[in-house]
Amino acid sequence: MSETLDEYLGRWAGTDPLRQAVRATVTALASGTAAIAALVADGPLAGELAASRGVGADGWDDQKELDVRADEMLLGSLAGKPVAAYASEEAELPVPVTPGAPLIVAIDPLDGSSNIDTDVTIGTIFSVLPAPEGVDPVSEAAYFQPGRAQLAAGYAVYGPHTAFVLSVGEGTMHFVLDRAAGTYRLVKERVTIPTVAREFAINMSNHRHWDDRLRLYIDDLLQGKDGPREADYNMRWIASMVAEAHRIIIRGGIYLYPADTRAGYTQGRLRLIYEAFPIALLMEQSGAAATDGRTPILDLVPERLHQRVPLIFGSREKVERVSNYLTGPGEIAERAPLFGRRGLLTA
Ligand SMILES: O=P(O)(O)OC[C@H]1O[C@](O)(COP(=O)(O)O)[C@@H](O)[C@@H]1O
Ligand SMILES: [Mg+2]
Ligand SMILES: [Mg+2]
Repeated sequence: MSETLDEYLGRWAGTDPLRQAVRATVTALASGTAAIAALVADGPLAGELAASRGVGADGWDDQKELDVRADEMLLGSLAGKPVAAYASEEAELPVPVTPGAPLIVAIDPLDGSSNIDTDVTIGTIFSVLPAPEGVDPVSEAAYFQPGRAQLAAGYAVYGPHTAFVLSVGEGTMHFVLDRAAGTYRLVKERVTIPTVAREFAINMSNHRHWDDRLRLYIDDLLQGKDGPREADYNMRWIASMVAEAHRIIIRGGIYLYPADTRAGYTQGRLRLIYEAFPIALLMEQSGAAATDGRTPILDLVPERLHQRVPLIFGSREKVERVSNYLTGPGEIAERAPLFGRRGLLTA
């Protein structure tokens, strides 16, 4: 039998007190996700998990029963752990957990809420940060740290099996839930994201709302072998970012949720602190990349707890190519005149 998550982190932490705090926090969150996995697997037998509970913390997204229950379960899993504050997509402000503790946690308890009732993969995304010195840890300002300050980040995906992917800043590890034992087991110690993959994920229905340069990049992909990329691409859109991230962790590719002109989307859709930061750490620690189109996500410093950000992540050279399109002249200048401004969908 392969090593459990706790055994692995025990070996990593040794006698270092901060690492032991990270270990205790991550294993607690992992047990919370194992409980959510069981609930998700019961589906409608567990009640009306997709029933609406009103609007979420930023007064915009519909909040579902499972969003609320997952949030309660994860907060509950941290009781008595070395975590001073817990911030969630589901609550406007952070809440206290263990006063004086060295860590703070930010979480998207349930990513892909629109898929709950359709039995499509959903997940949980989390970020563990140090409690900053000289700032009230139970405040929004405690979370205004760059993504590189994260001590640990990861996600669970509730798919046909439940996977748990984690980085503590030394590579990315892939665990799978052993349901009989109720624990996660290591299946891959060093994830390396393939650099070559001909798959992209974007919500194509927003095509007309994008920036021209982004649209040009996608239109070039759509032209396949006949266009400037000279290769055919396949498209995926699960509408659970965490499931797209997992596919990219396993076999490469690129995910884009850009800003667009719709009201409420001018800064993108995904949240910086508890969606983009943790996924960006996992990408970089697997040899891939994550940007907002210009700046590496991990270099950004948040100004609001529920701040949104345009998010592009995946195989490094693909992410760099998008940045060239967006910031030009690079990629665009290099394109043969033949391909001018005639995308398939804009011809
Ligand atoms: O419905 P859209 O606009 O395609 O958005 C899908 C995106 O929204 C999200 O579901 C947002 O996350 P939540 O479900 O946590 O709100 C992403 O996971 C996903 O990629
Ligand atoms: Mg989400
Ligand atoms: Mg969510």
